[in-house]
Amino acid sequence: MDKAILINNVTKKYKLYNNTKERLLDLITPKSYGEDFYALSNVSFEANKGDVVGFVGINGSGKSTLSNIIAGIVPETSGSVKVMGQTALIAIASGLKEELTGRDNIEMKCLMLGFSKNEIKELEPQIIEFSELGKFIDQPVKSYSSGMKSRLGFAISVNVNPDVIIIDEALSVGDKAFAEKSFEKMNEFKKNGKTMIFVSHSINQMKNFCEKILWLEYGMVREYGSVEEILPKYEMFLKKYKKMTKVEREAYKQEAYERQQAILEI
Ligand SMILES: Nc1ncnc2c1ncn2[C@@H]1O[C@H](COP(=O)(O)OP(=O)(O)OP(=O)(O)O)[C@@H](O)[C@H]1O
Repeated sequence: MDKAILINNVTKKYKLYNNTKERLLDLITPKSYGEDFYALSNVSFEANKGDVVGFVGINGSGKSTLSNIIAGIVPETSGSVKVMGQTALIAIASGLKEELTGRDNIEMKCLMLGFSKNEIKELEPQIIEFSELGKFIDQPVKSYSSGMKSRLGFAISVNVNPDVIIIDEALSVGDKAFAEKSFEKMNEFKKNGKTMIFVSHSINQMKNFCEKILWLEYGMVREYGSVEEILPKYEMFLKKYKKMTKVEREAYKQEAYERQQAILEI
């Protein structure tokens, strides 16, 4: 099987500051201020070409951080990340320039992906049509609603024919009709053997669309395997988690952070 994504021991460390003064002082004397926070700790997983992998996990478990690292938007602190081919990330805030119009954003993104001016001219009408933005395509993106931004991001990404497509919650803000159209396009990609990563809190979408599930918990891999194996376990966990009191959730988190510390010390 050809590998499409190889993630080996990836860690992402952020610094958390108590106030702006600390943040500024840390720029002058690095390492003196702020507390280390690990959004990802030694995450490893592989996906084959054509796999459709869903990332699940409660809020803050590291799904977007890992998606952004795979897309090359956020650098990893340590570990190795290999992605074969061109990646397209579709997220609610996926690098659109707010001051530029929708049309200028299309051009900019396509240029960044290496398309020539002539190729962009050919692609542009189909991107605009897919986005259904009408006259708004010539308005600055800052005037768009989050659903409109998501439409534009989606329309660009799916029409530039990437090898690896990452969809991070982008379908949660659009309307139902656009989401359905987007799913059709994603199914077409699936049939054509594209590798896809799908981040969503909707268990049904995961069930219908993904083949494998990566379950993240406080920045660590809890489980990775087939949808049939992992999703029922995750659903059971969610039921239990929802019933936990605030104190129980805090204790659960604390226990996870202790495990994280142990992993990081190895
Ligand atoms: N730039 C940053 N600086 C500090 N901490 C960050 C930064 N970006 C993300 N984090 C933290 O990293 C952790 C993982 O965040 P991430 O957005 O990857 O989680 P998620 O699983 O996608 O969450 P959600 O389901 O809420 O979208 C969170 O605790 C978040 O606060």
